[in-house]
Amino acid sequence: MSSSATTAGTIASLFGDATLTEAERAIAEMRAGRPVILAEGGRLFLAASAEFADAERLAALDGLVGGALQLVLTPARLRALGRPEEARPMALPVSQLGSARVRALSAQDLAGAKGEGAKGETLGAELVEAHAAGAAALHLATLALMLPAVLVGPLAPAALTLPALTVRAEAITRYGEDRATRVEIVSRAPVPLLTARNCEFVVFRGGEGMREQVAVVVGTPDPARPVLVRLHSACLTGDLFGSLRCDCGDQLRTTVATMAQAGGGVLLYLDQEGRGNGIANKMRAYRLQSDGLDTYEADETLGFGLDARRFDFAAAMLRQLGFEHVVLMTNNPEKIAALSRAGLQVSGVERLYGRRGADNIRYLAAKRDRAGHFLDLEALDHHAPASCG
Ligand SMILES: Nc1nc2c(ncn2[C@@H]2O[C@H](COP(=O)(O)OP(=O)(O)OP(=O)(O)O)[C@@H](O)[C@H]2O)c(=O)[nH]1
Ligand SMILES: [Zn+2]
Repeated sequence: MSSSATTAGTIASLFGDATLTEAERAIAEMRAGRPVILAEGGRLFLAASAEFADAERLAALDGLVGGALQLVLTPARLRALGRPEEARPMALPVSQLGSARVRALSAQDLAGAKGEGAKGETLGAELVEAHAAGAAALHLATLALMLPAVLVGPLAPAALTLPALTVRAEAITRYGEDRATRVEIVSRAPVPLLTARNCEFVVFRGGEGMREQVAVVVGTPDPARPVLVRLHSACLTGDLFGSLRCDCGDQLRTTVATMAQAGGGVLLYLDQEGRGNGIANKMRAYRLQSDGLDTYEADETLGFGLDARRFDFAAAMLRQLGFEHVVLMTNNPEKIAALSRAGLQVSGVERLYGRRGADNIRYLAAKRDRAGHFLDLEALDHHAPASCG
């Protein structure tokens, strides 16, 4: 085809929405450890994940900014560091910190037993207002599944020729909303399971981070009636290895068996490891839990909020499969609310219990007490499956 035939329309069909493209490229850059240029309020800022902050990189970044290079932290992280009064992201001048402190303050170096280095860390410098792009840079880091701790500074004029991607802060802030419900089916096939021979795996691509999300259609659910549905966030440790720290493996297996017995259901296996924070951050949180924190305290100590997950793309998956009317298998009130907000009809909820034991009792109690999960811990003893978790 000649170049004259290339219209704006054909280009758009190849590159899609410019705002999404910008954000997705920036997520990939941040994940790879490369700094990006954030445009905010008519100004340009250099931003990088603090996870890569060794002395050499800090010096290199410092040479490219035309003002103070800052370590920007979330209110949750600042609370863990003894500054509960901050409601917005705040910053520390890197020039007063050095790489070891940057690593400690950004929660990469969590000292061993009892959480030293997590709580009671002294800041080592005065907190200052974060640069205008600070909040967007933090959001970008979490979209990239990195720790929520970033290095930000105004771009020096001489650094304009850097081989860095430029992205509008607004593209990052809007990304979740823009991407949320854009999912499409890429492949599907029957996969017989031990407890449910008649299953079809339907793979979707899209949503936040353009990940692959799997719907397992168990049996032959009837879209004309309320269909049993489970939104299951991935838990590598629990689902696959039978970790005793949580109840996920039991919940997953009970779901499939229950749906098979009921004649049909739809299990959405969602790529949301670590409540959306990623497996690396979940292991950081587990390390803190070994040192005595509960599941939410650990996430907050790392700088995260209570729960990063969104479920609107799950509603879009169900719709594409033709299911609008569901009975949800969950103890999590937010999953029910999210599907209802997305316009699905949730006409019933079935509680889903896994085993309770010494290793997960604190986790379950924290979900009940901090996130309002419907968990009757006494009842768990009666409902827990007898084998493999
Ligand atoms: N960040 C973080 N994630 C965790 C921790 N422990 C378990 N998870 C994750 O928590 C999520 C649990 O997912 P689900 O079982 O679908 O959801 P739920 O919110 O417990 O709700 P229901 O099981 O539906 O009642 C998974 O993504 C796990 O990987 C932890 O200590 N920190
Ligand atoms: Zn789990």
